[in-house]
Amino acid sequence: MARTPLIAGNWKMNVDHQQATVLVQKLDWTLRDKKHDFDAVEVCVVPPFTDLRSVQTLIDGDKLSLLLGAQDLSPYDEGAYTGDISGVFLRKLGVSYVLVGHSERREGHGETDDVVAAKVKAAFRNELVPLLCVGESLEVRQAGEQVAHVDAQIVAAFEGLSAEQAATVVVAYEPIWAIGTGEVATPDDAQEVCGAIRAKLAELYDEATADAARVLYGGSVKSGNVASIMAQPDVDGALVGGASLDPVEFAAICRYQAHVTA
Ligand SMILES: O=C[C@H](O)COP(=O)(O)O
Repeated sequence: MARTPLIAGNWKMNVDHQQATVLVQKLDWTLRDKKHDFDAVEVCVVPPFTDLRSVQTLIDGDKLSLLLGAQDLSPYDEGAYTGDISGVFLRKLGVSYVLVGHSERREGHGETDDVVAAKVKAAFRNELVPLLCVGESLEVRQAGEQVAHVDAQIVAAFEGLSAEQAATVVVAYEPIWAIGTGEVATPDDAQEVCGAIRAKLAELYDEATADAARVLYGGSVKSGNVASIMAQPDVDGALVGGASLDPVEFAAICRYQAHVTA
């Protein structure tokens, strides 16, 4: 089955709401200037919560083809959860994708597999597509346990999901040792684990579900390495951190096919 590639830019805790409008406009101009086909390669920006309203206003007002993502959501929909952000609110703001289980949340905020699974369910309750992040530490990789580690994260996060839901989840394989380090996984490394994720989904559900689900790679993706990673059969896109803060560089990543055909 043909899976539509997705390039998502996770701004992390960078860019305030005023800078966000400039960044989004520059990104849109650059992509439009290159006649980017947004149906052929989806482009999503994932700003901090405080920027979502200004970015959504631009996307709606100027009819931009960019998709909007959020960096996290609460496992709960409403109530006494100080500091949490409800999926209900995100949906109302025009958010389509929501990151769940990013390693910076798992490691820095103690998010367990159970919390991640609850957040995946909260996303579905609110018609948001979970962009589920999985990936191993350097120690796990050095022990050669990366596939077993990621498989366990997949099993935990997909617990209780129907095949229909599972087919729409976007999984981002992000080896922790490659995030923000400039240490990019080789295309073979990315393919090994992305392929294993698809195989695990086939085992948990069926081939059609596994075939439909999109699997991204993340970790020091740049315009210079994206084409070789995207050429892997089980890689359907990229989750980009640092490089998404530069609109020209991020647009070049989104235009990875230009590198392939160049
Ligand atoms: O969410 C994005 C990833 O953590 C990758 O970040 P990076 O491209 O800065 O390595």
